[in-house]
Amino acid sequence: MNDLRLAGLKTTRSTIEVKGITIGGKEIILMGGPCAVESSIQMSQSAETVKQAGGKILRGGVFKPRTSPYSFQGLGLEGLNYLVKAAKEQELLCVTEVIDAASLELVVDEVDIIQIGARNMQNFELLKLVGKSKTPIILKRGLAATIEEWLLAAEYILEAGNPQVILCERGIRTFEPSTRNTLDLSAVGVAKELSHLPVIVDPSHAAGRRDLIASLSKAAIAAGADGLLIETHPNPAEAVSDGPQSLTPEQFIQLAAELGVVAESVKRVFTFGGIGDTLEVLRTQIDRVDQTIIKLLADRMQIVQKVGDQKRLDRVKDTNRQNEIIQRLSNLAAELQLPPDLVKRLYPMIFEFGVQSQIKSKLAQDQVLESALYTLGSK
Ligand SMILES: O=C(O)C(=O)C[C@]1(C(=O)O)C=C[C@@H](O)C=C1
Repeated sequence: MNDLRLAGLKTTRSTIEVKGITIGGKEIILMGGPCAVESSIQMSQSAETVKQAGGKILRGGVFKPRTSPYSFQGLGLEGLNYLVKAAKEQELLCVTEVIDAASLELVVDEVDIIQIGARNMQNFELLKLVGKSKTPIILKRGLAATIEEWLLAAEYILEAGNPQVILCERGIRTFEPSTRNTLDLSAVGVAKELSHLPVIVDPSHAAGRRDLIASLSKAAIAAGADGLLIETHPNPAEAVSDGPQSLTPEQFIQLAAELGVVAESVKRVFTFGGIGDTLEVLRTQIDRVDQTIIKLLADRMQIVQKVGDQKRLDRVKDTNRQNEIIQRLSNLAAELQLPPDLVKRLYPMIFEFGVQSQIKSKLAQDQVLESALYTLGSK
């Protein structure tokens, strides 16, 4: 792909910095909100949900390119005001889609990120126009666009002078009718192999049904996505568009509560819970940390068992090694503002269980050996 002069892979990956938020860094950025802005109260409630979940960016369409001319076309400027106001109330950033020069002019100074929708991915004049703005652009992959076409569309924006492009995989049209589109998760990896631009995933438009959103979101993070764009509505049953694929506020918050562990598993970070450090939110965070502690202790114990296999039964306990570990970890604890005494009291217990399990396993091995010898002797 010789023509990816600006979008092609560079030695370093690009990050997009918007008002203190980094897209494409270690942190997974959650964006959420309704498909279409419908009212002030709907947007305030959506913003509250996004914030409670730990989301950073509020979405909401005010100019809607709809498949049917008879479908709701968006509230325009009135909707834009609701979106901007709701985002401000919760200290979120906001993103909306533009469809032409007129809508771009209306939103460009109001929102933090501009979206180019799937249907406009190859609207080259529009790409050149947003390329002249200084606002970051989310560029959705076209319904039937190859990854190369998608990256070349990004190239148009970059070439016009705007370096801040975020690619968004949102499902492509296949022969499969069970979902609205087919989420192409391999596109995340391929796009990242070919380009330095951040890649986010919109599972809502891909699936078209809310029951798949949680698993697809987690899979997207595992596949390397830098962020998620997920639809949520205060009352999906009454949404004017995309109700079936919108999560309820509770589902959105629940999903966000589960994203941290997935992010951690691929060496990324997602922090659940923005405001309202309620007892419930804080306890969910503690539960997650505790789960990690126990899993790590189980990993440690397995290694200790292997070490035990290499030692003689009378050499299992190694006080020098224990003291060395305690000293090193006490220093680390002090650096991390944890009382070193915690290490000094906790670790002897951890060692004790390790030593016991090593002894147990050695005795069990001896017994197996003894009975094998006995059987041999009795033959
Ligand atoms: O390093 C070893 O020799 C181990 O068996 C591991 C370990 C530990 O838990 O870290 C366990 C028992 C020893 O007393 C010292 C350390």
